[in-house]
Formats: sequence, C-alpha cells, structure tokens
Amino acid sequence: MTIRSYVELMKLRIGLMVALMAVMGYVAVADRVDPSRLAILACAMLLGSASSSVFNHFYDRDIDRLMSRTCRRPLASRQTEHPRHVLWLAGFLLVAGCGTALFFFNMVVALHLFLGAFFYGIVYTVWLKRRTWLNIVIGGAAGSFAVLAGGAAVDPGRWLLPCLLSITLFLWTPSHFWSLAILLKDDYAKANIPMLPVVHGVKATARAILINSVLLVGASLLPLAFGTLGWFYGAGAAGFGGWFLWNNWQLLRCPDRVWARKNFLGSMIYLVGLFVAVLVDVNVG
Ligand code: HEM
Ligand SMILES: CC(C)=CCC/C(C)=C/CC/C(C)=C/COP(=O)(O)OP(=O)(O)O
Repeated sequence: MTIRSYVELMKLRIGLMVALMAVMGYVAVADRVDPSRLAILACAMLLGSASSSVFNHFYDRDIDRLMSRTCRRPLASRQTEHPRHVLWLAGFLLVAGCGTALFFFNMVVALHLFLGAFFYGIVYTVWLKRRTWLNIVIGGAAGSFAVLAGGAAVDPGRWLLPCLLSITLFLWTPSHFWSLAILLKDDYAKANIPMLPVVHGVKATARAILINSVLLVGASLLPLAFGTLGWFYGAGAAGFGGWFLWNNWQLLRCPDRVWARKNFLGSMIYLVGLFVAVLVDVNVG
C-alpha cells in the first residue's frame, strides 16, 4: 500500500469537518480564542476521526467490495494481503489524539474524543450499520462528541451551550446521511445493508428527512431560547434552517437523485452556515 492509500483510509475531508465542529464548540464558549490551542484541538479531533475511519475501512472491507462507490478503496481492493496491520495505525492515531487532548487540555476532552471515535467505529460500524436502519440515528452521536470536546477544551464547566449545539449535530446527521443513502440505495441493497431507503423506500426516507429536519431546526434555536447565543445566531440558524427545510420539502415532492444530491450537499452548507452564525454571534453579538 502507498502512503496515499494510508491517507485515504483516514477520510480526512470528513475529519476536517468534524474538527470544525470542535472549533465551533470552542469558540462558542471561549472568552478569548487562543489560535495555537485551537489548532491543537483541531489536530487532536482529526487524529481521533482518522483513527475511527481507518478502523471503519478495515471492518467494512467485505461490504465495501460489493458497492461501486467503495470497491476501489485500498482494503476493499486488496492492496495489501495483510489488512490487519492497519489496526496498529488506527490504535496509534487514537492514542495520539486522546494523548494530545489529555496533555494540552483535560480528561473530559480526551473522553469526548474517545467516545466520538467509539460511537463511529464500534457503535455505528460494528453494532448497528448492518443490523438496523436506525444505525445513523444512534451512530450519529459520534459527531456530537466533537462539539462537546471543543467546549470542554475551554472549560468543562461551561457545558450548557456545547450540549445544545451537540443536540443540533446529533439531529443533523440523519438528514445528512439519509439524503446520501437515497443516492446509494442500490449499492446498499447489493451489500445487504439495511439503510432506510433500502428498507422503507425513497419516499418514506424523504418524509423522514423532513420530519427529522423540523426537529433539527427547532433544536438549533435552543441556544437562542436559553439565552446562550444571541439574535445574530438565531437569525442565521433560522435562515439556514428554513433554506434546508425548503430543500427537504422539494425532495419530498420530487424524491429523485437530483434533489437527494442537493440535500446531501445542502446538509454540509447548512452545517457550515450554523458554524458561521455562531462565529458572528460571539464576535459581533
Ligand atoms: C455516523 C455518522 C455519519 C455517517 C454514517 C455519514 C455518512 C457519510 C458518507 C457515507 C459519506 C460519503 C463518503 C464517501 O463517499 O467517501 C459522507 C460524506 C461526508 N460526511 Fe458524513 N456521515 C456521518 C457523520 C458526519 C459528520 C459528523 C460530519 C461532520 C461534522 C460529516 C461530514 C461529511 C462530509 C464533509 C462529507 C463529504 C466528504 C467527502 O466528500 O469525502 N459526516 N458521510
Ligand atoms: C469526535 C470524533 C472522533 C468523531 C468521529 C466522527 C466521525 C468520523 C463520524 C463518521 C463520519 C463518516 C465518514 C461516516 C461514514 O461511515 P460509513 O461506513 O457509513 O461510510 P462509507 O460507506 O463511506 O465507509
């Protein structure tokens, strides 16, 4: 396997977004942002996310082989005769991530980072993904731990706002993934993975996305309701939320691949929009 293959195992583009969520948790509660500590936090989250992604590649290599989107991945395409060796990389990354969090911040940050990796690598990948369409509803908590880790990096005692934002990220994940699952329905059916569109169909999935996103947008306004963020955030959360719900509504009216892709990409735009809304509110509000 090449270096490029090992980097591919880490799913770094997703890890960068996970790190961004930790940054969101940090800036939401920090009185003063220390750029060097923020960079260390982001690196620790990237290490934790990469660890669970490497394990996910290892554990899922059999089903990845069956899906057109994933069959060319390093372990699925048998770039190595001894895939088990990547578990040492996953372990090293996890120890490096948790050790960085413990050394530069505190035990709470390290615990949240570990739990994020555990929820993705074990709860979602091993226990749920192949068993139930609820896999993403429960496994989606993985990303929530990134926000909690970011808040705890400032002060574990300032837990309310990071908790409220982590509820938002928890509810964001199903809408994010189910949109993609509509696009990948045939792939998942080939691999016998019980994703919602495979089990209940595209229309039911589009309906579930809309219902879930109503809860998501409602939850995103909790920081305003609790007075932990101001109207700049509220306006941003309501604006981006309304735009995301409109996209979800179009997908329900026309549950095709075009709107599914728009919703998947829109889920990322929405999440970045929430991050910007937090940033503006804590700096301007
Ligand atoms: C267990 C929860 C999650 C599941 C099952 C999930 C599922 C997926 C899948 C299957 C992809 C396509 C990956 C590919 O084709 O390479 C993807 C892409 C992506 N996900 Fe998620 N996701 C989850 C949580 C998250 C979280 C927490 C974030 C960030 C906060 C996130 C951000 C992204 C991004 C940025 C991409 C596009 C990356 C790329 O194009 O390579 N996801 N997600
Ligand atoms: C704090 C911390 C370390 C959090 C971890 C957050 C995290 C990495 C969440 C999972 C993101 C993801 C790529 C899921 C896809 O898995 P999949 O197996 O459904 O996707 P695939 O089919 O593309 O492999």
